[in-house]
This record gives sequence, structure tokens and C-alpha cells, in this order.
Amino acid sequence: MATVNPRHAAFLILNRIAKERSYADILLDQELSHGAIKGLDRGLLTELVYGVLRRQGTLDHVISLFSSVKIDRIERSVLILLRLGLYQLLFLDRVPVSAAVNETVKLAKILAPKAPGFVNAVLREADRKRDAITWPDKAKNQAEWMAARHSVPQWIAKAWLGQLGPEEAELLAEAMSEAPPLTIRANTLKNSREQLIETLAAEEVPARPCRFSPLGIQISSRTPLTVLNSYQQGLFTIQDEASQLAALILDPAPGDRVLDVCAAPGGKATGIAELMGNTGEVVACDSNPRRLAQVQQLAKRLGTGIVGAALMDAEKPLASSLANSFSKVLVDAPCSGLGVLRRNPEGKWWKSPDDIEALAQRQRLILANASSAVAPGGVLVYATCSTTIRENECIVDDFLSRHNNFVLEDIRVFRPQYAILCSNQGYFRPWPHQHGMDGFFAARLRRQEKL
Ligand SMILES: C[S@@+](CC[C@H](N)C(=O)[O-])C[C@H]1O[C@@H](n2cnc3c(N)ncnc32)[C@H](O)[C@@H]1O
Repeated sequence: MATVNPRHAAFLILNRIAKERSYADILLDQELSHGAIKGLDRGLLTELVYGVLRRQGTLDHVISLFSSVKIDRIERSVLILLRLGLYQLLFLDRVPVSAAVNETVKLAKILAPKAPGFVNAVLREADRKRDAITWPDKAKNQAEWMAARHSVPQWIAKAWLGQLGPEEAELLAEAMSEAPPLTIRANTLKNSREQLIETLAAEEVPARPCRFSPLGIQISSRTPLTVLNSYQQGLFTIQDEASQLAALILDPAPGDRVLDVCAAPGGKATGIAELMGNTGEVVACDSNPRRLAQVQQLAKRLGTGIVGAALMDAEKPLASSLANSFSKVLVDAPCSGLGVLRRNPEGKWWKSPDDIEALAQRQRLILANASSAVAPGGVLVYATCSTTIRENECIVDDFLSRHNNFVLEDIRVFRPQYAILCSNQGYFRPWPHQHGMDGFFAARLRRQEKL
């Protein structure tokens, strides 16, 4: 039965995420769509679920300081209740301390009947001693400090420290534990960015143009966008600025034949079709039929009729009918998502270095198979929303060492206006803490005419 209590609903969602590795966005959509939770409580529920997942490392550090039981011996439901209560105590100014503690203890009476006293004791102690919370010694072990202070697993902290150095890695970890910006892409088949900003203003949604993407708009309120008329009419889609720029880096033109080998849910495929003025063809493939249906729904709402969805496993050699026949091919590969942890924070608690290795093997295969579809002189863009070198630079280096008919194009030369978003090897490599967009990677490769 649906609960009307947002804290109870947050508990149920966090419990399922921990137990079944479900996704926060899917569970939240389900919970909010049946309408039992109303008004401001809907915002509180979303805040609690994402906030606890984003700050879980910090919350667990504080729990371990004030709990008489070692954290790995605390039963899962009790630990989730403690995280929920502590998140409200430490991060939500608008929730009074008494409500944060009492509401959590009330829930414990229902959900963990042996533990209300323990929950009450840990939360009250954390509140009393909040100014005396201690952290690991940053000078001795910065990864351990980042794990506690900025809620990033140590193996990820170590990777970022190696890539960026201590100051930048800390800023990145901090940015990754914050809520991400809400960014949309104007559908230029139906309106210009300026017209859309005016339409949104009439719908009382404050909006301003993005800095880099000529199609991008940042929304500065937390208004639910999907209920707006402008959304339902397909005047825009929700998409981060980095993903918008990936389509611009592919640079599709009207009349092109484009293959998007990992296309679902269709954000980039529809963006490509919009850039093509809905003239030409976009073949949007994916191996997941459920996600492929989302491509069709999105294309319908946006009116991008040239997008055709097709089921395909790009880890297998592509059908010979696709060979050498596309002027542009996009590989937006399945990846660890370490660049979008602030959007999908549950991911950071499940992933491990072994996953990165397994993903790299798949990415290598997908890129090699997709390259067979590129026509002579055509362009192949390889993209991920991961920060790791293993899933990005290493994949492209390996590809180029085995395919001497492709060359790397420097994105700083091709699109000088994005030069500050690029690495000094000419890859597109924006970072949340520097550029306000998702951590992303894109390489632009060209098939030579003759080889
Ligand atoms: C990063 S997402 C793509 C996002 C999409 N390009 C967009 O902009 O909306 C990666 C996609 O790769 C798909 N995928 C995973 N393995 C695949 C495979 N072997 N062949 C084709 N698609 C695959 C996943 O189902 C997922 O939809």
C-alpha cells in the first residue's frame, strides 16, 4: 500500500536500492506517479533519496563516530534509518532537529521495532556533538579524507587524485556530491532557444542560456518540467550541456546518414536529428528493447521523424548491409558513469575497479564493430560519461593502433569555441567542478578516403 509519509517512502526506496540495486530515478518516478505523496512532500522525498545517496560516505563516517555498534554490524534497515535522520540533521536547514530525530524514531518503531532507542541515541549524540565531528587526516591519506568528507569511494578518489592532483580532485569530489544543474535542449525543429526562454518565462520557469551549447538552457528552479505544456508539445528535452555538445562534435548535416550504435533513451539521436533539420536518416540502435522503446517515445514527442529505432548488439560484428554506408557514426558507449555520479549517485556504491576493466573490453569491441559502418571520409565519434582514462583515452589509443585507416581530429581545431573544454590531446573532456557540466569524454575520428 502506498504511504503518504515522504520519509517512509524514502526509506522504502533506499532499502530497495540497497537490496536489489534498483535505480533511484525509476523508483522515484514510480512512487511520485501514483500520487499518494503530495505538494511539498514530493520535493522532500526526492531530496531525501538523492541527498542520502550523494552523502552516504559522509553519513556513514559520522554514524561510525557516534554508534556503539560497529557500522558493518548495523542491520541494513537500521543503517538506512540512521542515514535518513542524520541527513536531515546535517544537511537540511529547513527541517528542525526535533522533527529530524522524532520522525526517524517514529519510523523505527514501525520498520525496526528493536532499534528505536539505538536510533534515538545515535541521532541525539550526533546532534549534540556536531561541532566536534572529526575527519581522517587529509595530509596522511587524502583518499580516505575525500571518502569521508565528500562521499566518494576511496578507489574513485585515488583515480581522481592520480588524474587531477590533490586540489582539483578535491574540487571534483565536492562538485560530485552536490545536486547537478537542470539543463534542457531547445528543439530547433519547433522553436529557437530565445523563443523557448520566453515561453518558459510565461510558464513561470526562470531560465537562462547555457555558456557553451547554443541549444542549451539552464533552469534555475526545481519546477517539475514534464508537466509543462512546452514539454508536452516537444519544445525541449532534458539533457546535460556536455551531451548536447557531443552531438555538435559529431556535426551532422541535413541529408546525412547517421548511425547511433548505443542510442537509448535517445537524447543524442534526437539531438542529431534536430541538427539535421529532420532531413536525412538517423538509425538509432540499442541492445535493450525496453530502452529502445524510449527512443521511439522521445522521437515522437520531439517530432524527429527521421529517427528509426533498431535492436542491435554492437558487441557482435555489424550486419554487412551497414558496412561503409554512414557519413557519421556515434558510439555513446555503456560506461561506468563516473562522470555523472551526482545524477546517479547510487552507482558509486556498487561499482568497483573490476567493472571498469569489464566495461573497457566491451567498449573496445563496440568501437571496432561500429567503425565498419563508417563510409570513406566519414566521421566516428566515441563518447562516454566516464572520467576514467581506461574507458576513454586507452580505448581510442588501442583503436587507432589497430585501424590505420582512421585518424584523430583535434576538437580544439575543429571547434575552437570548445577548446577550454578539451584536454591537450584534443579530446573533449569537460569537468563538473570546472565547467558546470557532466564529466564527459568524446574523441572525433575520421576515416581516411583512400585506405
Ligand atoms: C550511455 S547509454 C546511451 C545514451 C544515449 N546515447 C542517449 O544519449 O540517450 C549506453 C547505451 O548502450 C546500450 N548498450 C549496452 N550494450 C550494448 C550493446 N552491446 N550494443 C548496443 N547497445 C548497447 C545500453 O542499453 C544503453 O542504452
